[in-house]
Amino acid sequence: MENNQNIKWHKQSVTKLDRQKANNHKSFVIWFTGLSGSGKSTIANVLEVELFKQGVQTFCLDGDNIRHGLNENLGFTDQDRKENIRRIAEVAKLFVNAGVVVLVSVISPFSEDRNEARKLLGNDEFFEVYVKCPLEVCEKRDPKGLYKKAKAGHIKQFTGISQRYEQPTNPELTLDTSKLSVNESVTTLLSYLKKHLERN
Ligand SMILES: Nc1ncnc2c1ncn2[C@@H]1O[C@H](COP(=O)(O)OS(=O)(=O)O)[C@@H](OP(=O)(O)O)[C@H]1O
Ligand SMILES: Nc1ncnc2c1ncn2[C@@H]1O[C@H](COP(=O)(O)OP(=O)(O)O)[C@@H](O)[C@H]1O
Repeated sequence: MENNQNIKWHKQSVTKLDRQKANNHKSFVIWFTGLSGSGKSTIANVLEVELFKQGVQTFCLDGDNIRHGLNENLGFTDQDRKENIRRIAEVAKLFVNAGVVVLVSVISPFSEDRNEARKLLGNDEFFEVYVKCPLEVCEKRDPKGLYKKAKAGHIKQFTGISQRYEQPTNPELTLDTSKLSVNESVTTLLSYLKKHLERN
């Protein structure tokens, strides 16, 4: 793009490593993907409380919340979901550069978009967590009444009902929330993250 030719990257004196050193832990993204109602936000929220208690600098980027502001102009077509994920990945990267552990909870139904996010962050700073839950269980939970509306035809392109969800093939972690309690999922995550938080 013509504009990009006139834009120069400014190197900043305080680096990501400086910030990680000050925080005494590494920074990275934990990317929760799964169907609506699978438990992404619930688990991310409890995990954040536990990390916060340990003195870890954290921030949650939740799809629903970000669609109230930064992404309020996006809907649920394939193209809009792609742009939603692209922006969230870019924001997550800024937080990682700021030394923060970022908990992203977004359906992110398409493998290609999740892989783009992974590429942007790099394998050392992107941990994909598949919050697995059978559609029937999500429908039964239906915490926001959205499945009921979608099945009645009132919401178009609803993930799992009228739009596809592509399961992750190689996630760092899979949490089956039809089998694990919220606390069990959080304990699994905390033990996985322990070594990743440590600075060399
Ligand atoms: N058509 C359709 N499909 C799926 N979800 C829908 C839809 N319309 C609204 N909602 C609500 O929006 C939340 C999903 O937003 P995301 O940003 O996570 O979606 S995506 O990653 O771009 O696919 C999702 O939040 P969660 O239930 O927390 O997953 C829903 O509350
Ligand atoms: N084992 C479990 N793990 C996570 N959530 C559970 C579990 N059992 C029941 N739930 C409930 O399922 C719902 C999941 O909703 P939410 O966290 O908003 O999902 P998502 O963010 O994936 O849409 C919540 O009401 C939560 O209390």
